[in-house]
Amino acid sequence: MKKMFINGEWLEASSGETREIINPYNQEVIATVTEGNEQDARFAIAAAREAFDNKEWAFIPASERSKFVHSIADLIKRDHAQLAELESLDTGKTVEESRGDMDDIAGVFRYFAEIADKDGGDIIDSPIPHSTSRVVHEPVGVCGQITPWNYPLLQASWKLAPALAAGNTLVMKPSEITPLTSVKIFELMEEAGIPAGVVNLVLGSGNTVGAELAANDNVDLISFTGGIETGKKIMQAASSNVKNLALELGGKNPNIVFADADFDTAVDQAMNAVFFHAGQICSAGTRLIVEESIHDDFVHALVKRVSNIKLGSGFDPSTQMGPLISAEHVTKVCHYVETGKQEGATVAVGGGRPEDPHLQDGFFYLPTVLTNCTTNMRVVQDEGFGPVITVEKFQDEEDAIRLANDSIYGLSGGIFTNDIAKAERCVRKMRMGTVWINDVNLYFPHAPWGGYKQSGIGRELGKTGLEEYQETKHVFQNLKPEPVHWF
Ligand SMILES: NC(=O)c1ccc[n+]([C@@H]2O[C@H](COP(=O)([O-])OP(=O)(O)OC[C@H]3O[C@@H](n4cnc5c(N)ncnc54)[C@H](O)[C@@H]3O)[C@@H](O)[C@H]2O)c1
Ligand SMILES: C[N+](C)(C)CC=O
Repeated sequence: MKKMFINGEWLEASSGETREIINPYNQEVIATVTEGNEQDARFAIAAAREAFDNKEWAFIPASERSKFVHSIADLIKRDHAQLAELESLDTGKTVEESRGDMDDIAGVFRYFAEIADKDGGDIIDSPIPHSTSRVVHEPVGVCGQITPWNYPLLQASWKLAPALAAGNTLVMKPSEITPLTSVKIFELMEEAGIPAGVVNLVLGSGNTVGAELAANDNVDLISFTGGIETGKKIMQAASSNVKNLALELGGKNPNIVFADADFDTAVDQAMNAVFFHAGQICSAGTRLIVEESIHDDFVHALVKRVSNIKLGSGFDPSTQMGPLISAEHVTKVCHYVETGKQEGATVAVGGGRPEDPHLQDGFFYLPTVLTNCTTNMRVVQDEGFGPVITVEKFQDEEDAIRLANDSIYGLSGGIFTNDIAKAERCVRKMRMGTVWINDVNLYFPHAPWGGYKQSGIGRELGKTGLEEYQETKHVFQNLKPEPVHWF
C-alpha cells in the first residue's frame, strides 16, 4: 500500500482508510493508497511549521538548497522511464506524452536549482542621508500545495521546485485520483536528503485534506491548480489568515486562424491544440475561430484528419489518444456535447463514445468537432475538458479579437497568420496569460505561466514563479543614529 510522507516518515492514515486507484484504460485496480483526512493534514502542517520555524532549512545558503534541487532533477532523470510509465498507468495518457512530461519536470527542477542562488537582493539608493537601504527576499513559510489529476507530476513540480529553492517547507496534496507519481517524487526527495519535515505528502480528498490546507492558520501560502469552482472555495477558506494565494485555474482557450496562415500547419496545430491527453489540458485550444473565407475548407480538412485519430492504450505505440480520466468525466463530456447539440451546434465528427469493442472497458470519448457554434453558447463558454473543438467564424481582425476575448477565462490563446504586424496587433489585445503565434500549447521553465481574468491569480515558472514563494523585506539602516527630539 502507498503511504503518506510526514516529518520524514512513511505513514498510514490515522483512520486506517484506503482508496483504490483505477487504470482509466481498463478500470483495473493498479494500486491501493492510504486515505488521509483533516487530522493527518494537521499533523503534516505541524511538521512543516516546526521545520520552518525551528530548524535550519530556511536559513541554509541558497547554494546548498540548490544542490538538493539539482539532486532531485538527477533522480528524475535516473528514474525517467519508470516515472513515465507510472504516469501513463494512472492518467491514461500515452507513454510518449508522459516521457515528454518527465523531461519537462526534470527541466523544472534544474531551472529552479539554477536560479535559487542568483538573487542577492537589491541595494536601494536611499534618499535619507547617512543610511543604507536594501531589499532581500525570504521564504514565505509553510506552503500548502494542491494539484489536479491531468498532469499530476508536472503540476507538482511547478510547485515543489520553486518552494524548495526559495527555502520554504510544504505540505502537498495530489489529486486523490492520480497520486502515484507524487508518492514516487517524495521517495526521490527523501533519497535526495531533504531534511525531515521540509516536504510532506498527505493523500486524500479535496473536501477533507485540501480544505484543511486551505483553511489552516499555520499555512502561510496556498498554491492551487484545478477547477474554477474549487479555486473560489480555496480563496474563501484562505482568507481566514490572509494567506498568500496562487491559483492556476481553468481555460477556454481561443485559437484564431486567419486566411493568410499556412493552411496545413494551422489544421495540424488545431488538432494538437485539443487532442493531446484527450483535451484534458487547461490550455487546450478548444475554441477554434476561423476566418470566414477559409472556414469550410478548413473544417473539411480538420474533420478528415480528426476521424483518423487512433484511440487505445497509452502503452501501445500506435495510440494517438488515450481515455478520459474517469467514468464521471465521460458523463460530464457527454452532457457538454449534448448541451451543444441542443444549442444548435452540428456534430461534424465524433460526438459520442467509440463503438470499438476493444475500448469498452476504458473511459473513451471520440475526438469531436462541433461546427455552427456561436460565442453565446454554453458549449463555447464552458470548460468541457475533453477532446472537443467548437468552431466559430469571424469576418475581420476586430471580430476575431472580440470573439477570442468573450470569455470569463484568460489562460492562453493562439493565432495563426503569416502577417507579423497583424499578429502583434492581436497579441496586444488578447487578454490572456500566454499567447502563441503560429504554435500551440508550448511552455517551458524559463517563461511564466498563469491566467488573466478568472483563469487565476499569480504565475508559476520563470523568475516570477520563484517570487511567488518569496516575501520581500526592506532593510533600512541608520549609519548615524542620534536623538531626533520630535517629542
Ligand atoms: N491553469 C493551469 O495551469 C491548470 C493546469 C492543470 C489543470 N488546471 C485545471 O484543473 C481542472 C481539472 O482538474 P481537477 O478536476 O482535478 O480539478 P479540481 O478542482 O476538481 O481538483 C483539483 C484539486 O483540488 C482538490 N480539491 C477539491 N475540492 C477541494 C476543496 N474544497 N478544498 C481544497 N482542495 C480541493 C482536489 O482533491 C484536487 O487535488 C481544470 O479546470 C483545468 O483547467 C489548470
Ligand atoms: C499547464 N499545462 C499546460 C502543463 C497543463 C494544463 O493542464
